[in-house]
Amino acid sequence: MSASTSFIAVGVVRSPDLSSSKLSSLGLWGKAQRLRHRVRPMYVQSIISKPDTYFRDPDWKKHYQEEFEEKFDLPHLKDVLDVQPIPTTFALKSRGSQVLDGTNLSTKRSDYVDNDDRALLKVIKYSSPTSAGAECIDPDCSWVEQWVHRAGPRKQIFFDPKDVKAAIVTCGGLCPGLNDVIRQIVFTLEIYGVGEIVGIPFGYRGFFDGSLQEIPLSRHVVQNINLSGGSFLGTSRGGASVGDIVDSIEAREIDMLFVLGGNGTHAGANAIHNECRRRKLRISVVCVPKTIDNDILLMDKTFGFDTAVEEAQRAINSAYIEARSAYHGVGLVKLMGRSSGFIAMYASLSSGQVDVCLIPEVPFKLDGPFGVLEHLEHLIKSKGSAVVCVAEGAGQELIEKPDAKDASGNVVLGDIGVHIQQKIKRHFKEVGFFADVKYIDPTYMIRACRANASDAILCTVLGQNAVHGAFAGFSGITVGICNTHYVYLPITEVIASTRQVDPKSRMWHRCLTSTGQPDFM
Ligand SMILES: Nc1ncnc2c1ncn2[C@@H]1O[C@H](COP(=O)(O)OP(=O)(O)O)[C@@H](O)[C@H]1O
Ligand SMILES: O=P(O)(O)OC[C@H]1O[C@](O)(COP(=O)(O)O)[C@@H](O)[C@@H]1O
Ligand SMILES: [Mg+2]
Repeated sequence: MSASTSFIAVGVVRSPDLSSSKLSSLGLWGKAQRLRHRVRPMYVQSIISKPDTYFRDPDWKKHYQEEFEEKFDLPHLKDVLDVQPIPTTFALKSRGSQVLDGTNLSTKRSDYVDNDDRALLKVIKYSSPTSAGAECIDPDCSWVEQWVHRAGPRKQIFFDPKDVKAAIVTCGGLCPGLNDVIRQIVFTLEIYGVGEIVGIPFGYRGFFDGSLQEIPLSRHVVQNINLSGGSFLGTSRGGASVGDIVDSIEAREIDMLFVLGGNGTHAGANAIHNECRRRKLRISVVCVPKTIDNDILLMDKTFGFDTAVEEAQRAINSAYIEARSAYHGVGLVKLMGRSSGFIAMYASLSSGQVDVCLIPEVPFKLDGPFGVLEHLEHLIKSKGSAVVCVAEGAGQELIEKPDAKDASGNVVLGDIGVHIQQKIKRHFKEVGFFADVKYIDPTYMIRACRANASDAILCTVLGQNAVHGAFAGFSGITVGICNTHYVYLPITEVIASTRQVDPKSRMWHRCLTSTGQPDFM
């Protein structure tokens, strides 16, 4: 990689002497607003084509910041519609002392989130580009502040709750916590005063399959759905054209659409949001990221991931017990992770029993010197048994893939777990050394379960914030947790690419330290 490309990282750049209030007074937030509909500024082109010239400009940080502000600015109904806010109906005070017009405030703090509140996206100041895990924008790895919008209830709202029909839809694969999020969205909508809440059954399919009926939702209906896993509304992959979905949304007179799903679902939700804008519809589309693969950009983690890791390490523990108790035992566990190895890496770390962790982001070879099989031979000879954890997307170049896609267009992967199992058996037979291979594939067991305590809390906050975001008039946004703070992000930014394990990251190095595995190349 050339020096010119290695410093082009994502992020806002803000001069260290500019606090957010100063920025506000300098009108930079406003400038970002004005930039929203303009073409990409020239300096964005020049940072890629002429980085030396770009960074010599004493104002480069200011320019860069303007670009970041523009990118992370939240799309709002008022961008395209003439909508006026009203005082919120969401009461933070105890019943009977609601403050709706701001005149009865007993303290200066309003307990509502201000639209200019921000949270920092990155919190480490790297002293040089060679620091572990450094993400630098310029060759000096300057400290730059990257601010994103804080989530939460606003004092003013853009929908009258008594006129609102809200809908919830869950798409893609299952994930622990879906029901917790649905439940909190319903609770929060009711607290605002929304009377008409429906669930769209079986993902985007529910918008166009005439045989599927809307599911009326209320606190009473969803009260206990968090006690079981899966989705109370059902889910699916694949679907109709965006135009057909928006036709259906219009026909149903939906004002707020809450979409729970992963990368594909977010792409769909963003397309729905754009089509609503094009048609000048007063509809808010707000997502809650759902993926146990944890492959959504910019967030600390997505809900359900913790639970999946907890379940996955149970499978690893079983593989370890089997391997340890067998003569020359090899325990092999295949975990989910289409293109990101987060579950395999975290489950390996949490179990502490894995000798070899294989993920899609890190190439490896099975055969020959320095291959996985040779290492397994060494492990059995030296300690009597071994445990391997492989992510389903790992080593796809080593096997034949079915030339197929699922209903959503995701590539159907070859089965790396079965392949490694067969390779281990064949290898040990060939070298005339006994090995007893126990293969565990807990794929669906790690996601078809209810959320654990920490995921349940995350789901609660994300679900509530999704509703606050819709009432605040945002559309085309998603909710997330960044550095332990809850934020709103434009959908476009979180689906710019798939989040993957960085093989140069501290976390992957910690995993290698824990397993003791060498490079298999
Ligand atoms: N690029 C896209 N544009 C519009 N809709 C999409 C896109 N990718 C996927 N979808 C739709 O989103 C839904 C879920 O997608 P999928 O990839 O299966 O799961 P996930 O959202 O978990 O990634 C499906 O109904 C699919 O048709
Ligand atoms: O068999 P299904 O339902 O298609 O799900 C399998 C897939 O679900 C995943 O866990 C994640 O899928 P999502 O993006 O839908 O959350 C992948 O790792 C896995 O390939
Ligand atoms: Mg996906």
